[in-house]
Amino acid sequence: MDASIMDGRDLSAGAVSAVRCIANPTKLARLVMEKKFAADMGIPEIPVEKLITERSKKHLEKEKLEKGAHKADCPKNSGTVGAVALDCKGNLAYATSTGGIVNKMVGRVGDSPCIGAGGYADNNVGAVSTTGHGESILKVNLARLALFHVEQGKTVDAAAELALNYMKSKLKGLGGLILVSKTGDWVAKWTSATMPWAAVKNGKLQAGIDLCDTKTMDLH
Ligand SMILES: NC(=O)C[C@H](N)C(=O)O
Repeated sequence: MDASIMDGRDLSAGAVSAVRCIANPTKLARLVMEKKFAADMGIPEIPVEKLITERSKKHLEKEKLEKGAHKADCPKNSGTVGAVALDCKGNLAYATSTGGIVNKMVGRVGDSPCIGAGGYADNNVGAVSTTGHGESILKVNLARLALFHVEQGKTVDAAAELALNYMKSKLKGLGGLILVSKTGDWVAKWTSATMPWAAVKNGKLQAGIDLCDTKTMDLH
């Protein structure tokens, strides 16, 4: 598993890659950011079997039969989890963790532990977490690219679209991202088939899988 995390206050960051038997790789990435280490900090390890579901076993078998060892530009969702946050003091952060792509080469390190690709946070601009085809995300530095467009004055919606479309047109790479700007504007956008997402702002929860089926709930 791979994971990375970043604090927008001072751009401090931590990442781990190819870790095994870790239930919450984002916590481990945070300890790296804070220069502490897993064993000393009592990060729990779990048997590898606990991280393997029947569904993912079947998925892997199917991929092996259908595609051989290498799958191109649109990974099926393999448990990538991303979060971005803006607090009341204007601090921004992101975290991304993933099991990678299904049927990946042993030892492959994807985009998720790479700052700028799997995510980015800067209090002066915004925070982004990405998902999708890691090799493409790394080549275009997707998270930083989306924030670059925000810096250039684009809306969060336009910035996300420009960054994702660039990756698609240049590399045929598909994916998605969540972005929150320093002013609290947010967007969830994807070029892959679906991307389950949720957002909370001013006590209102919105969530969906496709844009057309967004659900809204009042948290008060
Ligand atoms: N579904 C994903 O987000 C996979 C991840 N970006 C990787 O390529 O490792």
